[in-house]
Amino acid sequence: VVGGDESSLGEWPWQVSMHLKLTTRSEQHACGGSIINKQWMVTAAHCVFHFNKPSLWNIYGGFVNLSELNLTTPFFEVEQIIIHSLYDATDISNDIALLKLKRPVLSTDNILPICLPPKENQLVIPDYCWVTGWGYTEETGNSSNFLQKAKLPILSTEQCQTKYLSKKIDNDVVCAGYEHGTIDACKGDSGGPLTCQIDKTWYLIGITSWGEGCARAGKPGVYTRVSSYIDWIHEQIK
Ligand SMILES: COC(=O)Nc1ccc2c(c1)CCCCCCC[C@H](NC(=O)/C=C/c1cc(Cl)ccc1-n1cnnn1)c1nc-2c(Cl)[nH]1
Repeated sequence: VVGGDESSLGEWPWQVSMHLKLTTRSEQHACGGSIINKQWMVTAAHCVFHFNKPSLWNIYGGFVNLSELNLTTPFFEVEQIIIHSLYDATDISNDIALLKLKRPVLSTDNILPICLPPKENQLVIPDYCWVTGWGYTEETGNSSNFLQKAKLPILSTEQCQTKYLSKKIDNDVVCAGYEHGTIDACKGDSGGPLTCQIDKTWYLIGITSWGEGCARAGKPGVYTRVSSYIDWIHEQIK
């Protein structure tokens, strides 16, 4: 996240870090994700498309400081990876995937699921929502050790289409960002949540997907609109 602030433990208890095992003894944060119930989490399809073997991933939750993780830190193992069958890497459409965890997650103060929104737009999305992640804090920077958070204005589909004239911006995505840029998701945040508080309840409204650069003026972040995939999600996690 560019232009964000440090989060405190328990502020975003659904946020997980997905570590990719590069060798038997080394792994690295690659993507964010969100816990949606005891056995399932949601992330971006592009995170797992080329790495779709469950044993490649270690999932860490319930922490904010990446540097405190070590090879003795407990993690969740992945049993199954379900990539949306219509995911298209060329236009990054249907950028959503579900990961089934091998064992149910024990909820603690720092590990709790995020609510899924109802299908289509039954919820009025507020003007501002929050993006969180351990991604780059500058476009050409590096990952943050501390989980970052940033509040971003939500754009209409029409507004967002005017910012990406060469792309197809439809109702399956939701865009967020200021006209002047400055604050945005960035490399390493993808797969993580865009969450909105509606009537005291937090909902997973978006999944961090793509953008043109990070925090550039007139180039908002593009997030998979979770409410467009609610039927698909419920079908998979039944
Ligand atoms: C310490 O460990 C690390 O630093 N790890 C580590 C750290 C970073 C990365 C990896 C590992 C590779 C993940 C590969 C799969 C994922 C590949 C794509 C992914 N994209 C994003 O996360 C966000 C995109 C994004 C999203 C919005 Cl909403 C707006 C602007 C965006 N950006 C536009 N330009 N940059 N961002 C990415 N993630 C990384 C890169 Cl490098 N690119």
